[in-house]
Amino acid sequence: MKIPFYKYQGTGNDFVMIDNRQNLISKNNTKLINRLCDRKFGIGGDGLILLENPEVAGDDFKMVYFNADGNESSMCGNGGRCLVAFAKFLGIIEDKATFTAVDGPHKATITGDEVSLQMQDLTEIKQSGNMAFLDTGSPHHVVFTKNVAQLDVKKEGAEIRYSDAYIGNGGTNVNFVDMQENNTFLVRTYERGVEDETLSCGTGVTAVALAAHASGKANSNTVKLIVPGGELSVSFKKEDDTYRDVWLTGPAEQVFKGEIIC
Ligand SMILES: N[C@@H](CCC[C@H](N)C(=O)O)C(=O)O
Repeated sequence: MKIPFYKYQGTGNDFVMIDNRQNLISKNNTKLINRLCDRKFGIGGDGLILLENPEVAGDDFKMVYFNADGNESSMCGNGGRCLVAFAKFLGIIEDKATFTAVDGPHKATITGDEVSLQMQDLTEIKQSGNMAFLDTGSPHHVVFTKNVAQLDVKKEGAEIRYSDAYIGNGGTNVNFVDMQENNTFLVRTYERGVEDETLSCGTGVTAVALAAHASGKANSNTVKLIVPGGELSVSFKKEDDTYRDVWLTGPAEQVFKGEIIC
Protein backbone atom coordinates (compact mmCIF):
# COMPACT_ATOMS: atom_id res chain seq x y z
CA MET A 1 0.00 0.00 0.00
CA LYS A 2 1.21 3.51 -0.81
CA ILE A 3 0.14 6.51 1.29
CA PRO A 4 0.90 10.02 -0.04
CA PHE A 5 2.63 12.27 2.48
CA TYR A 6 3.87 15.85 2.65
CA LYS A 7 6.50 17.37 4.85
CA TYR A 8 6.14 20.86 6.36
CA GLN A 9 8.32 22.98 8.60
CA GLY A 10 7.52 26.01 10.73
CA THR A 11 10.66 27.72 12.09
CA GLY A 12 12.41 24.36 11.94
CA ASN A 13 9.74 22.37 13.83
CA ASP A 14 9.11 19.72 11.16
CA PHE A 15 6.12 17.47 10.54
CA VAL A 16 4.99 14.63 8.33
CA MET A 17 1.52 15.54 7.06
CA ILE A 18 -1.08 13.08 5.84
CA ASP A 19 -4.47 13.89 4.33
CA ASN A 20 -6.42 11.24 6.26
CA ARG A 21 -9.92 12.16 5.10
CA GLN A 22 -10.17 8.68 3.53
CA ASN A 23 -8.80 6.93 6.68
CA LEU A 24 -5.58 5.84 5.01
CA ILE A 25 -3.68 5.53 8.27
CA SER A 26 -4.73 4.12 11.64
CA LYS A 27 -4.30 6.37 14.68
CA ASN A 28 -3.35 3.33 16.80
CA ASN A 29 -0.32 2.44 14.70
CA THR A 30 2.21 3.92 17.14
CA LYS A 31 5.05 1.82 15.71
CA LEU A 32 4.47 3.03 12.14
CA ILE A 33 4.12 6.70 13.18
CA ASN A 34 7.29 6.47 15.30
CA ARG A 35 9.16 4.92 12.36
CA LEU A 36 7.91 7.54 9.88
CA CYS A 37 9.22 10.28 12.21
CA ASP A 38 12.60 8.53 12.60
CA ARG A 39 15.34 10.52 10.84
CA LYS A 40 17.30 7.38 9.85
CA PHE A 41 14.64 4.70 9.24
CA GLY A 42 11.77 6.95 8.10
CA ILE A 43 10.95 10.36 6.67
CA GLY A 44 12.00 12.25 9.79
CA GLY A 45 10.02 14.77 11.80
CA ASP A 46 9.34 16.15 15.25
CA GLY A 47 5.79 14.91 14.83
CA LEU A 48 3.16 13.59 12.44
CA ILE A 49 -0.17 15.28 11.77
CA LEU A 50 -3.35 13.87 10.28
CA LEU A 51 -5.79 16.20 8.56
CA GLU A 52 -9.19 14.56 9.06
CA ASN A 53 -12.81 15.30 8.21
CA PRO A 54 -14.39 17.84 10.57
CA GLU A 55 -16.55 16.54 13.42
CA VAL A 56 -17.79 19.99 14.48
CA ALA A 57 -20.31 21.94 12.41
CA GLY A 58 -18.68 24.92 10.73
CA ASP A 59 -15.14 23.48 10.94
CA ASP A 60 -12.99 23.07 7.85
CA PHE A 61 -11.09 20.03 9.16
CA LYS A 62 -9.87 18.26 12.30
CA MET A 63 -6.24 18.11 13.52
CA VAL A 64 -4.78 14.95 15.06
CA TYR A 65 -1.22 15.34 16.34
CA PHE A 66 1.38 12.69 17.22
CA ASN A 67 4.80 13.28 18.73
CA ALA A 68 7.84 11.64 17.08
CA ASP A 69 7.58 8.80 19.62
CA GLY A 70 4.35 7.75 17.84
CA ASN A 71 1.96 8.73 20.63
CA GLU A 72 -0.99 11.07 20.15
CA SER A 73 -0.29 14.14 22.25
CA SER A 74 -1.54 17.54 23.27
CA MET A 75 -1.62 20.65 21.05
CA CYS A 76 1.19 21.55 18.69
CA GLY A 77 1.22 25.25 17.79
CA ASN A 78 3.71 25.09 14.92
CA GLY A 79 2.03 21.91 13.69
CA GLY A 80 -1.32 23.69 13.71
CA ARG A 81 0.13 26.53 11.64
CA CYS A 82 1.65 24.05 9.17
CA LEU A 83 -1.64 22.13 8.95
CA VAL A 84 -3.46 25.32 7.97
CA ALA A 85 -0.93 25.83 5.13
CA PHE A 86 -1.51 22.17 4.14
CA ALA A 87 -5.30 22.70 4.13
CA LYS A 88 -4.81 25.64 1.77
CA PHE A 89 -2.57 23.50 -0.47
CA LEU A 90 -5.29 20.82 -0.57
CA GLY A 91 -7.90 23.43 -1.56
CA ILE A 92 -9.96 22.95 1.62
CA ILE A 93 -9.60 26.61 2.65
CA GLU A 94 -8.44 29.90 1.17
CA ASP A 95 -6.90 32.33 3.67
CA LYS A 96 -8.98 31.60 6.78
CA ALA A 97 -9.56 28.38 8.70
CA THR A 98 -11.60 27.09 11.60
CA PHE A 99 -10.68 23.68 12.98
CA THR A 100 -10.71 21.61 16.13
CA ALA A 101 -7.66 20.04 17.74
CA VAL A 102 -7.24 18.09 20.97
CA ASP A 103 -7.35 21.29 23.06
CA GLY A 104 -10.49 22.70 21.42
CA PRO A 105 -11.42 25.09 18.61
CA HIS A 106 -8.89 27.20 16.68
CA LYS A 107 -9.08 29.95 14.09
CA ALA A 108 -6.27 30.79 11.70
CA THR A 109 -5.39 33.24 8.96
CA ILE A 110 -2.81 33.09 6.18
CA THR A 111 -0.94 36.18 5.00
CA GLY A 112 1.68 35.38 2.35
CA ASP A 113 4.07 32.80 3.88
CA GLU A 114 2.90 33.50 7.42
CA VAL A 115 0.20 31.63 9.30
CA SER A 116 -1.39 33.09 12.45
CA LEU A 117 -3.07 30.61 14.75
CA GLN A 118 -5.40 31.53 17.59
CA MET A 119 -4.47 29.68 20.77
CA GLN A 120 -6.72 28.97 23.76
CA ASP A 121 -7.41 31.65 26.39
CA LEU A 122 -5.24 31.20 29.46
CA THR A 123 -5.82 32.09 33.10
CA GLU A 124 -3.57 29.98 35.27
CA ILE A 125 0.16 30.72 35.38
CA LYS A 126 2.13 29.23 38.27
CA GLN A 127 5.14 31.43 38.96
CA SER A 128 8.04 30.79 41.31
CA GLY A 129 11.23 32.91 41.16
CA ASN A 130 12.65 32.77 37.64
CA MET A 131 10.35 29.88 36.67
CA ALA A 132 6.77 29.47 35.51
CA PHE A 133 4.46 26.62 34.55
CA LEU A 134 1.49 27.02 32.23
CA ASP A 135 -0.56 25.01 29.77
CA THR A 136 -0.99 26.66 26.37
CA GLY A 137 -2.52 23.54 24.85
CA SER A 138 0.58 21.61 25.92
CA PRO A 139 2.29 21.83 29.31
CA HIS A 140 5.30 24.13 29.53
CA HIS A 141 7.91 24.74 32.22
CA VAL A 142 9.61 28.09 31.54
CA VAL A 143 13.00 29.06 32.99
CA PHE A 144 14.26 32.64 32.58
CA THR A 145 18.04 32.43 32.63
CA LYS A 146 21.21 33.73 30.97
CA ASN A 147 23.57 32.27 28.36
CA VAL A 148 20.80 30.16 26.81
CA ALA A 149 22.85 29.82 23.63
CA GLN A 150 25.50 27.84 25.54
CA LEU A 151 23.12 25.50 27.44
CA ASP A 152 22.99 21.73 27.05
CA VAL A 153 19.21 21.82 26.47
CA LYS A 154 18.82 18.06 26.01
CA LYS A 155 20.52 17.28 29.34
CA GLU A 156 19.06 20.12 31.40
CA GLY A 157 15.62 19.83 29.83
CA ALA A 158 15.45 16.09 30.52
CA GLU A 159 16.38 16.69 34.17
CA ILE A 160 13.33 18.95 34.61
CA ARG A 161 10.99 16.88 32.39
CA TYR A 162 11.76 13.70 34.39
CA SER A 163 11.89 15.43 37.80
CA ASP A 164 9.51 14.45 40.62
CA ALA A 165 7.45 17.60 39.98
CA TYR A 166 6.37 16.38 36.54
CA ILE A 167 7.03 12.68 36.11
CA GLY A 168 3.75 11.53 37.66
CA ASN A 169 1.75 14.19 35.82
CA GLY A 170 2.44 13.24 32.21
CA GLY A 171 5.69 15.21 31.98
CA THR A 172 6.27 18.65 30.53
CA ASN A 173 8.06 20.51 27.79
CA VAL A 174 10.86 22.78 29.02
CA ASN A 175 11.76 26.24 27.68
CA PHE A 176 14.99 28.06 28.51
CA VAL A 177 14.61 31.79 27.94
CA ASP A 178 17.09 34.66 27.70
CA MET A 179 15.51 38.11 27.84
CA GLN A 180 16.76 40.54 25.16
CA GLU A 181 15.74 44.16 24.66
CA ASN A 182 12.35 45.47 23.47
CA ASN A 183 9.99 42.60 24.38
CA THR A 184 12.19 40.09 22.59
CA PHE A 185 13.19 36.71 24.03
CA LEU A 186 15.63 34.04 22.93
CA VAL A 187 14.06 30.60 23.48
CA ARG A 188 15.35 27.03 23.31
CA THR A 189 12.91 24.18 23.98
CA TYR A 190 13.20 20.55 25.10
CA GLU A 191 10.11 18.75 23.77
CA ARG A 192 8.34 15.94 25.49
CA GLY A 193 7.67 13.08 23.04
CA VAL A 194 10.68 14.06 20.93
CA GLU A 195 12.83 13.83 24.08
CA ASP A 196 15.33 16.28 22.63
CA GLU A 197 15.70 19.92 21.75
CA THR A 198 13.65 20.98 18.72
CA LEU A 199 14.42 24.08 16.65
CA SER A 200 11.12 25.71 17.68
CA CYS A 201 7.96 25.05 19.67
CA GLY A 202 4.78 27.06 19.08
CA THR A 203 2.96 26.28 22.32
CA GLY A 204 6.36 26.82 24.01
CA VAL A 205 6.92 30.35 22.72
CA THR A 206 3.28 31.16 23.49
CA ALA A 207 3.94 30.06 27.09
CA VAL A 208 7.13 32.15 27.19
CA ALA A 209 5.35 35.29 25.92
CA LEU A 210 2.51 35.00 28.46
CA ALA A 211 4.85 34.11 31.35
CA ALA A 212 7.09 37.05 30.41
CA HIS A 213 4.13 39.42 30.41
CA ALA A 214 2.69 38.03 33.66
CA SER A 215 6.04 38.48 35.43
CA GLY A 216 6.61 42.00 34.07
CA LYS A 217 9.52 41.00 31.81
CA ALA A 218 7.48 42.04 28.77
CA ASN A 219 5.37 45.19 28.76
CA SER A 220 3.93 44.97 25.26
CA ASN A 221 0.98 42.90 24.02
CA THR A 222 3.11 41.64 21.16
CA VAL A 223 6.24 39.68 22.00
CA LYS A 224 9.00 38.57 19.59
CA LEU A 225 10.51 35.14 20.10
CA ILE A 226 13.83 34.16 18.55
CA VAL A 227 14.27 30.37 18.33
CA PRO A 228 17.06 28.32 16.73
CA GLY A 229 14.86 27.83 13.62
CA GLY A 230 13.77 31.44 13.11
CA GLU A 231 11.38 34.02 14.54
CA LEU A 232 7.81 33.92 15.81
CA SER A 233 5.54 36.46 17.42
CA VAL A 234 2.78 36.13 19.98
CA SER A 235 0.12 38.78 20.52
CA PHE A 236 -2.63 38.82 23.13
CA LYS A 237 -5.02 40.89 25.23
CA LYS A 238 -5.20 40.71 29.00
CA GLU A 239 -8.66 41.09 30.51
CA ASP A 240 -8.83 40.76 34.29
CA ASP A 241 -6.81 37.62 35.03
CA THR A 242 -7.20 36.07 31.61
CA TYR A 243 -5.08 36.22 28.47
CA ARG A 244 -7.46 36.25 25.48
CA ASP A 245 -7.15 36.64 21.74
CA VAL A 246 -3.77 34.88 21.85
CA TRP A 247 -2.28 34.60 18.36
CA LEU A 248 0.90 32.75 17.35
CA THR A 249 2.36 33.97 14.04
CA GLY A 250 5.23 32.75 11.88
CA PRO A 251 6.22 31.06 8.63
CA ALA A 252 4.97 27.62 7.55
CA GLU A 253 6.39 25.94 4.48
CA GLN A 254 5.88 22.75 2.45
CA VAL A 255 9.33 21.25 1.88
CA PHE A 256 8.66 18.01 0.06
CA LYS A 257 6.21 15.25 -0.78
CA GLY A 258 6.41 11.53 -1.36
CA GLU A 259 4.80 8.15 -0.80
CA ILE A 260 4.91 5.95 2.26
CA ILE A 261 5.31 2.30 1.31
CA CYS A 262 3.70 0.06 3.90
N1 LIG B 1 6.09 21.37 18.79
C1 LIG B 1 4.86 21.63 19.38
C2 LIG B 1 4.53 21.00 20.70
C3 LIG B 1 4.20 19.54 20.47
C4 LIG B 1 3.64 18.84 21.69
C5 LIG B 1 4.68 18.54 22.71
N2 LIG B 1 5.81 17.82 22.21
C6 LIG B 1 4.01 17.79 23.86
O1 LIG B 1 3.85 16.56 23.78
O2 LIG B 1 3.61 18.45 24.81
C7 LIG B 1 4.43 23.07 19.26
O3 LIG B 1 4.83 23.72 18.29
O4 LIG B 1 3.62 23.53 20.06
